[in-house]
Amino acid sequence: MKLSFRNNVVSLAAETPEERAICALLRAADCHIFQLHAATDRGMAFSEIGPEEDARRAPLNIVQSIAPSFAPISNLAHTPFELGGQHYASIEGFWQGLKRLDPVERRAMAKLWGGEAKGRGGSVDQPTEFVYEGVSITAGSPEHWALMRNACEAKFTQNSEAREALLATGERWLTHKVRRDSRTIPGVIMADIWMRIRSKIQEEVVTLR
Ligand SMILES: Nc1c(N[C@@H]2O[C@H](COP(=O)(O)O)[C@@H](O)[C@H]2O)[nH]c(=O)[nH]c1=O
Repeated sequence: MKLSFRNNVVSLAAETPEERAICALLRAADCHIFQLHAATDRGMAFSEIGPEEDARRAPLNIVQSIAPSFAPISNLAHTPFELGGQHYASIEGFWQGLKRLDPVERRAMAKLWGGEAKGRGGSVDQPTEFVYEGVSITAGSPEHWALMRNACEAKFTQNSEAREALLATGERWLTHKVRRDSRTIPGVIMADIWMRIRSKIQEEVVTLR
């Protein structure tokens, strides 16, 4: 193995078949971040931290188009759950249904997910006041956000795929930055809901061990 250090770059060149085999294995970690351990002048070791984005702990923007492993966290994802004895195909179906005052229309929205839920929901404005389970709620109020939090809690408690995806975000900061921020559930509120639920689930996982 040839070793050099120039312009802040450590270079290692394989010389034997065994060293070439190790290099071939390391191709899977191309562009990953490694930590250097060089306590002596006899040699060194590099321990893998992970892919650059994870290692730098870059915030994760949770939207439908995120990497598939995190996509179940998105409100648009098909993540069936129940709340108040009603079945919902997605958070978006729940949220957009709140814009419909007619119970039949609200139930129809509950069956939707993805672009269809968002698109059909976006075609009507959120009424300033609406009724949910007999309680009058002001649009965009903390009570309205609490409904989103309850629905997300139900989703992440009942849907294991969504829960695993949320736990896989580890300690990374979550954001919800979209082209046009919602007037009733701003992205910062949405991201806060996900991070609070994540902390709660992480604590539950620790106490179960
Ligand atoms: N625009 C957008 C999402 N917006 C979603 O729309 C909902 C708020 O809608 P509204 O009440 O009409 O303002 C809320 O669930 C939010 O997550 N989601 C995504 O994954 N990707 C996007 O590009």
